[in-house]
Order: sequence, then C-alpha cells, then structure tokens
Amino acid sequence: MVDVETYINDLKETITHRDPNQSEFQEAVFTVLDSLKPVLKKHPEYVKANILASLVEPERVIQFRVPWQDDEGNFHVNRGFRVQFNSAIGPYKGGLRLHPSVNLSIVKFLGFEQILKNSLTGLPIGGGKGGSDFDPKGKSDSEIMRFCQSFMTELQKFIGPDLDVPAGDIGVGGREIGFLYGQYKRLNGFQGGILTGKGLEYGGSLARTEATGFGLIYYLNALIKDQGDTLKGKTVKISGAGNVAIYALKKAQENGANVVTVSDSNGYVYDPNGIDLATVKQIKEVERGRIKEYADRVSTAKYFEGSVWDLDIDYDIALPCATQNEIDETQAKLMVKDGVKYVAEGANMPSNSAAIAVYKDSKIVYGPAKAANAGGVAVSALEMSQNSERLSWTFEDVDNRLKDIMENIYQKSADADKEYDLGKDFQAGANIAGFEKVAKAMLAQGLV
Ligand SMILES: NC(=O)C1=CN([C@@H]2O[C@H](COP(=O)(O)OP(=O)(O)OC[C@H]3O[C@@H](n4cnc5c(N)ncnc54)[C@H](OP(=O)(O)O)[C@@H]3O)[C@@H](O)[C@H]2O)C=CC1
Ligand SMILES: O=C(O)CCC(=O)C(=O)O
Repeated sequence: MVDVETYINDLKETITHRDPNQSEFQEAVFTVLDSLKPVLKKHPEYVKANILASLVEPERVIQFRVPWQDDEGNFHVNRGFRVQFNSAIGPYKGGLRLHPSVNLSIVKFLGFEQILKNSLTGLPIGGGKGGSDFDPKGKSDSEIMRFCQSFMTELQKFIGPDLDVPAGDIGVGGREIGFLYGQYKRLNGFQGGILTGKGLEYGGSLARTEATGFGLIYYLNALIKDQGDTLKGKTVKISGAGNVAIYALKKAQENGANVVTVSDSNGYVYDPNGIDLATVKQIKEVERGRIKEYADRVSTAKYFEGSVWDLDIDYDIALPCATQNEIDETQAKLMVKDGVKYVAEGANMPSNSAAIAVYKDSKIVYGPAKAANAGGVAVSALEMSQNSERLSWTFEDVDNRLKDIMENIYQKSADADKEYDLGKDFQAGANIAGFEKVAKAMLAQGLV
C-alpha cells in the first residue's frame, strides 16, 4: 500500500490537474488533507478504500442560468450553482451566497468545508453549498424578488427536505429566503423543511438569526476557558457588519468584552468606547446602508477606508466575520505585534494559509471557521427537526442546545488534538474530529 505522504501528494496533484484555476477550493482541501495525515497513518483502511478521493470530489455539481429583469425592463443573466458535495451522514446542507465574486471554486470550497463542519455539529447533515454571481447591493425589493424566483425555478428541481436543504449566507437573509421559499411552494406545494432560516411565521426557528454569531462566542468562551482565561474585559476587533458580525458583537458585549470595530467591504469604524449595537443594527438591518454612516451618528467613532486588519491598535481577540481570505500574512504579523491572543473565525476561511502559519508560530490560539461558525448550520438542523415534528421550540430551548453543541465542538477538537498529540492545533483537531465520522459512514456504505 502507498505511504500516506505519497497518497496525499498524489491526491493534491490530481486536484490541481483537474481544476487548476480553483484556488479557493485547493486552499481549503489541501489544508484539510495535510491535517488528516496522522489519522491516515493510524487508519490505513481509509487509504485502502481511497476514501479521500471521494471526499474531495462532489457527488454532484449543478450549474444553471438565472435570467431576470430589472425595474427599468432590462434583461440580465446570472450564473447559479449548487454543489451537492457529500451525503454520507445526511441530506446536503449549506447556504446560498449572492455576491459578484461567486464562482465554482468558491462554491466548492464552501461546500467542502461544510462536510466536516456539519459532521462536527453531531447532527445528521451532509455538506452542500450554492449561490450566484448576482450582486444584491443597490437592488430594489422587486428586483431581488424576481431574481430569487428565477433562481428557485431552476434550483427546485434538485432539492428536497430529505435531499438537500439550502439556507442563507452572504447576501441571503430573511428577505431572500422568503422569496425563495414562496417560489418553491408555488411550484411544488407546501414543503416546510425545504429551506432553513425561514421567517418565524412560516416555519423558521427562533434563534436561527442569532445562531452563527452567538455560536461563535459560545465556542470562543469554551476555548478561552480551557486556557484558564476569560472573555470579560478583553478588547475585540470584529470585521463585517452582517448577520454573523452583528450577533457576535451582541453576545461578546453581553459577556463583558469591549468590541471596538465593525466593517464592510468599503471600510471600518473604530470606536475605542465600544461599538453601539443598536446603531449598527439600524444601519445594516433596517436601512441596508454603509458602515461609514456609523461615524456620522456616533461622535466617539472614526471611519477609515480599507481593511480593519490594517488598523494598528492593542487588542486581545480577532473575530473575522466578513469573507474568505480577508487576513493575509502581513496582517497576521500585525496581530502578533498588537498583542492578539485568540483568533476565532465567524466567516468561512477568512485567514489565508500564510496567516494561519503566523498564528501557529506565534502561539496565538486559533479557532478555525468550521468549528467556530458551526452554530448557524447547527440551528438550521434544529429548524429541520422542528419542521419534521411540526413544533416550535422556545428561544431558550434552541439557544441552550446551540450552546451545548458549540461546547461539544470545542471539546471534540481539543480531544482530537490531545489524541494525536498536535500541540494545541485546534484546526487540525477540528478537521480530524469532523472527518472521522464522515469517513466511517463512507466506509460502511461501500464505494459510493
Ligand atoms: N449567515 C450564516 O449563518 C453563516 C455565515 N457564515 C459566513 O460568515 C461570513 C459572513 O456571512 P453573513 O454575515 O451571513 O453575510 P452578510 O451578507 O450578512 O454580511 C457580510 C458582511 O461581510 C462583508 N463583506 C462581504 N464580502 C466582503 C469583502 N469581499 N470584503 C470585505 N467585506 C466583505 C459585507 O460587507 P458589504 O455589505 O460591503 O458587502 C458584510 O458586512 C461569510 O464568510 C459566511 O460564509 C458562516 C456560517 C454561517
Ligand atoms: O444554515 C445553513 O444551512 C447554512 C450555514 C452555512 O452556509 C455555513 O455554515 O457556512
């Protein structure tokens, strides 16, 4: 049998050869492959069954065109995707992203990450992701509705409550889920469990809106506590000002942290007195405005164009909650200089590989995305459970379950770190813990 190093190198070569331009997908997969080496050495049966070759290849990739008409009567055509990556432990589950940067590489990286993330939740959900290169910014509600209806007209052929259950991601919140759900129902009749992140009036779960941000802080609390430390009194930088950032901000403040930044793709606000949650919610959730407007309303805040990770201030905790590859090596080195002790990722793959290497070299304790931001999809799975039993659980019930799930995720990653003697590498720990369940299921199910 081939040795593990050769097996992994051959696999990387195949991936590079097959999809040479999918840099985000390669980045996500190669990181996981490298961290799985100790497991493969211990379990040669995974190599023998060539499980990893199946793991890195989506079960199905669906690409389609999405024609829609703007308010002036002009016709547009965008590209839609759904990657049904792995159903070994449950129906495909993962969000839909609407952003001009969306392409197959991005949807595949997100779908791949979702496999191990969903496994870590302990709930029976497989991995998938989708989206479109449509830009929702500046569009009217009617334009958003027409786009969502067109997108779902095609997507509905491929999804189902026990087959594939999409949800939100960047650019897809309650408004978009409502339009997508309405179109699905119009074409197929009532199927409550077809999407998650639904409105509370039509089958949504309490605490789904808050889940990713709250879950991030529950995970962070577990990680910090294990280092004998506390979130109380810490200075925190958050990037982004969307769904994940807003509820991470809220929960971090409730835990006594001083969050001094939020951002969007144009720039960031710095408020040493602490960001005012109500103002951010008003600008972003109600007015759909730009974060620059925050500094016009709060006199202690300053607005700067560019990346929040270039702001040179002393702080303790970095919570990237915007997008992939928002932190590079130079910015990670600035974190070290600024005294950062913990990084926990609300966004998917926000730190590039070189940045992660800096965290590890400088002993920054690093909570990777697939563990730290799993709260959103976990509560989505709880929404599916509630839909199946036609019941609605209380906010407190869902929130308590979320907290338990996030603490368990940290514990599983920490246990794998110990078992494989990884030296506080919670990224490798999360990859290993997520992988083992999926690999066992794939092995049990034969060559599928
Ligand atoms: N929503 C969820 O439940 C989950 C989300 N995630 C991940 O969290 C991250 C944020 O998602 P979410 O909050 O839902 O999305 P939103 O659309 O609600 O917010 C995204 C935020 O990130 C900013 N942003 C987006 N792209 C860029 C960019 N290229 N550069 C700088 N800032 C950018 C946006 O600014 P602007 O308005 O200017 O574009 C906005 O402030 C994503 O990585 C997503 O995959 C992970 C798990 C679950
Ligand atoms: O709730 C879901 O199904 C999607 C969550 C998601 O897209 C993510 O975890 O990145």
